[in-house]
Amino acid sequence: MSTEEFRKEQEFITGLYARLDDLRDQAEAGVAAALAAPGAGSAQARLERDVLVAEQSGLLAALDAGESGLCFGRLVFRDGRDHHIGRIGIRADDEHRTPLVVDWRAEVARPFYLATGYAPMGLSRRRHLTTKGREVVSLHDEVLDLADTTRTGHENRDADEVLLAALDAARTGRMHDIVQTIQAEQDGIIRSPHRGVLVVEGGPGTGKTAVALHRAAYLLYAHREQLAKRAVLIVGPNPAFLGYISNVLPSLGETGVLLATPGELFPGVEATGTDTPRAAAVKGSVAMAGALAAAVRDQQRVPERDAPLTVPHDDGDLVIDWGMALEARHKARETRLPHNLARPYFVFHILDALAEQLADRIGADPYGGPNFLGPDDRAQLAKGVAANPDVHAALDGLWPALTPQRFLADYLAEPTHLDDPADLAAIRRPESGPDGGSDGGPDGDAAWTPADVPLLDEAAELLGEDDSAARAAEEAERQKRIAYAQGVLDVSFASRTYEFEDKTELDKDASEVLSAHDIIDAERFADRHEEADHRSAAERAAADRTWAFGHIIVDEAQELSAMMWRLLMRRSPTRSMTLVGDPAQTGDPAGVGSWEGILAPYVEDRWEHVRLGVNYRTPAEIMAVAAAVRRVEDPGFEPPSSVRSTGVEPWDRSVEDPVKETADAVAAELAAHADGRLAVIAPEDLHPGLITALPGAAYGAKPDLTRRVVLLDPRQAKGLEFDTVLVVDPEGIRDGATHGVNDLYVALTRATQRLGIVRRAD
Ligand SMILES: Nc1ncnc2c1ncn2[C@@H]1O[C@H](COP(=O)(O)OP(=O)(O)OP(=O)(O)O)[C@@H](O)[C@H]1O
Repeated sequence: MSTEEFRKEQEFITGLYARLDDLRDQAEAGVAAALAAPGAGSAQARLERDVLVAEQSGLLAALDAGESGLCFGRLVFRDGRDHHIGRIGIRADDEHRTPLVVDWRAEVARPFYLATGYAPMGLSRRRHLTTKGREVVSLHDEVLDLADTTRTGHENRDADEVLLAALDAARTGRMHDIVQTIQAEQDGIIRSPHRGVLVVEGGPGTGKTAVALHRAAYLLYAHREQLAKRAVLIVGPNPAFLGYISNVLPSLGETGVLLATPGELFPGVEATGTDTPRAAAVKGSVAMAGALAAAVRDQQRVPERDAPLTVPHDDGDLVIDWGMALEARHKARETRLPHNLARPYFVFHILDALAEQLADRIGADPYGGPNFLGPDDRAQLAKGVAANPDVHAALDGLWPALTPQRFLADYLAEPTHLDDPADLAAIRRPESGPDGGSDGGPDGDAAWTPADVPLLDEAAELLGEDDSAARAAEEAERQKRIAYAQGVLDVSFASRTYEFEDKTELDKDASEVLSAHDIIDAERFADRHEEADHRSAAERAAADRTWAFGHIIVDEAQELSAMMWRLLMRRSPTRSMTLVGDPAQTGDPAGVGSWEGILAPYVEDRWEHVRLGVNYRTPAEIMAVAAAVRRVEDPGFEPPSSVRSTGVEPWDRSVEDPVKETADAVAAELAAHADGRLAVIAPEDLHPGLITALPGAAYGAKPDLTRRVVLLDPRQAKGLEFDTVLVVDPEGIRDGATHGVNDLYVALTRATQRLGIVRRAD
């Protein structure tokens, strides 16, 4: 081993970190200076300050990301070019701003992932450089140019050594990035230029999640400007999973991403309830779109033919009859606007007709001559009608203004418009409180569920937001700001006059200089003030139901229902999406079976499909057990091939007391292995016993995955991985749900090292 080579590399890395420290100091000083700047008086100064702070903070986040594993590779080209490759790009502080380390996403870094002995892509040598903190701990060189006879002493005998070391490492409960070891098939997907829908399919452990996250990082790099404005949304199956992946993008220096579960995609609603599998399936089916549309139309009523509505009025009773209401409804529907936005048309038509009715009655000439009332009288009558609260109460009854929450709570209390009465019964729930709950979600058992979220979104589309009240409030706010801005300008004008009074001859020209007052009126000044919303795009997107994302990544995409796809497609008008999943792992009863089924309604056949075929997580010994479970139903089933085998066979015991056996096995594992994480995956009915038997284990809706032992139900285990997994009562998992075999397959494929199975003996 050449220590000289090591020394040189260490020298380079030390210099690189020194540069990183400089840049970080500069960025921190930039933020501090910007925050301390006396910007409070002027809107423009404040704006500039906020932009600067945001920029420098983003830079700081990227620089912080560089702290660990800043540089991990080096490419030596035959033509003499020599580049270090890193997590972020860093330039020297010289005249040419020479790149010290090249961002892994840059085109020039690509041979690091793709070059082979057959296709060296101009490389003479590729080096993997492993660091711990700021110290170089190992070098692995691959010679790609057979004519190159120089040897460094670090030539790698096993080209996969770095990859295997990463795969063998003890898990921490948080997913790590894979920039150092991205494989060629993965690189192609990460950098795919496809602009529309890209479907990435692959069995367990093939790196789908890793690839999706690195693709997000790549897209943010390649299309920074556009995506910084529109943000990237990553949808993952549950909060534990989002926690598990949450460090990956920040470790790559990217923070402009919104992570959300499907249940979090309707701002203002927290979906904490659960549905029965049948209810989730019905709520997720596309038939719900038609049912809700029909239910909204049901809210546009007319009186019975023989039972007109009579509304008391000072100038005599008013009558809303079938014909009048029918015509008004026709006119309103003709606008093709959503319910709440069409409502004013209905209201105006009825008010008009009622005023007419009154005028005909009051002004009628008993001798058959023309009506006595002139235009002013009629206007007066119309005003009276419009001001009558009883008229408005009647209109509310016929065409109520509705919030999505109110509408859906009412609909689910008495569901309609589905063909199968059993479906209607499955989704019916106890009636909500009078206001549909404070966040719209009724309390207790009837809280909103994740399956309700796309229904709320559908309802919001059908109803449209009648934001006239909000707009009026906003306008009043704006007027206040204008008044305030006028005050500010007046003060500045007054002080200008005062200053200019003392000007010397030399300064006389200064009075010609434009002041703020000359170029900006109070209104514009106030508006500019208002624009100062410097939340990141991701933050704004999280609060805005109608946000159109620049790119959407959906993990475990096979789980989403048809209704959820409708919601997501509304958030992605450009259809720029990456969908990753594995139909063989579908657990949700509402999950859509095939990619064609999901996508045809939105993009027909204009989508690309790629596969990943190598399992990086699960050793061959464990995969054989998992595959056997699937082969019972599907004898031809072929799992992805495991990249490694460990020689450790899974164990399998049938016992009288599975809880005790599990507790003993957990204790034995912890005693045998000082590092890593262990998961017990068991059906929910065993959880109370296991919680007592496993003190210290994390459990619940958002278990802390960084704890040594975690207790999960099979659905929660989706997407996660652990060094050791104990699957308890596999038959209970298999028989306990609609897609129980898939759930069991998921559970059995979570281990990176060891698997134990505890069965009930009976
Ligand atoms: N190129 C790679 N280098 C190092 N580790 C990798 C690589 N590709 C995948 N892995 C690791 O393999 C494991 C499985 O990856 P990931 O979770 O992305 O797979 P998946 O296809 O999403 O799995 P599942 O569908 O079972 O949830 C992770 O620990 C990931 O870091």
